[in-house]
Amino acid sequence: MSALLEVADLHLAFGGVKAVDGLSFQVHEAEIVSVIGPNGAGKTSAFNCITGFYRATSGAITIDGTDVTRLRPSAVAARGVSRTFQNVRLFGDLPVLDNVRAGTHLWLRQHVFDALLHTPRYRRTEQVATDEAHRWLDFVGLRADRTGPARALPYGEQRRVEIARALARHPKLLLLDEPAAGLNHGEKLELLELIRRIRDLGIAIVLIEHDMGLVMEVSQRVVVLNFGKEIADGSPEAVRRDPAVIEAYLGSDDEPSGATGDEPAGQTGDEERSGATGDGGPSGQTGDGGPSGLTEERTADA
Ligand SMILES: Nc1ncnc2c1ncn2[C@@H]1O[C@H](COP(=O)(O)OP(=O)(O)OP(=O)(O)O)[C@@H](O)[C@H]1O
Repeated sequence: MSALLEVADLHLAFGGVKAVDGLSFQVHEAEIVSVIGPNGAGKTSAFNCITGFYRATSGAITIDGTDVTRLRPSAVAARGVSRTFQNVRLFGDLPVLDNVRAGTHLWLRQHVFDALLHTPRYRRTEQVATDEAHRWLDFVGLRADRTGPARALPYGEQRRVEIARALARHPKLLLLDEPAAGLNHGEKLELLELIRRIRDLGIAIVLIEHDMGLVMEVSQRVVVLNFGKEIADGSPEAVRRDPAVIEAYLGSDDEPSGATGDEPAGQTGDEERSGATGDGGPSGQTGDGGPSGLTEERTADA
């Protein structure tokens, strides 16, 4: 089966800093692949290249066989790629529902003429957008009021809205950048289940995540970066026992001590770090992914 996403020998340099240094991996339809690595390993930079926010220095990115390496974010999105951000980016003053309705505009075409005259076609299209938004908010399990401003929602609910908006674009590929950051244990379990339900829709998912309990539980494959270089690509079990991965985590300041030698970094008993599953897998670093790092830009106007 040909790959949905193919990243081939991707390089991205900021002056002398090689943020991404020869990354290659593939993602197939309905596959869940995690990209992990210590802080500064190049994970978000790779996401930014794939989604057109950064222009790769060299290498190629293809979606369904189409080269998107030099495309702008809107053109990449139009080819079926949606993403969420490390720091939630919603239109904070807009109602929750409108934030998700905005996601439908990628495929639901409106004509200025119809909008100006409020034609029946315009009203029908608006209704489709509203129905879609409700559908996706139901899908992600939003409990909060949908009519109030997005910024009034608790953080965990804002994350759900962001995922709902990404899904409202009808993506083939969804990139989630640290979706578990700042969530409590119960919310992480719900996220785990949500990620699987998204995959069951046939959508491929690439996940950047520091919570190793979640990563090990949900991923079919794990790609590991360190200083921009890919040091492993394999099953969760293979990766957690890979000496290069263990070395990378042990050598970084990210991980708490407690690595035992057969895991990149062992659990410390800190419940917040134990991830969605608490399976004792390698520990997620908390750093800026922990609850305390979430507050800065809870709702930024995109
Ligand atoms: N816009 C930028 N300008 C200059 N350097 C950058 C920029 N973005 C990232 N970098 C550098 O590129 C490297 C990779 O950063 P990146 O944010 O991609 O890592 P990451 O693995 O996502 O880290 P984290 O887990 O902390 O989010 C780092 O050295 C970082 O300082």
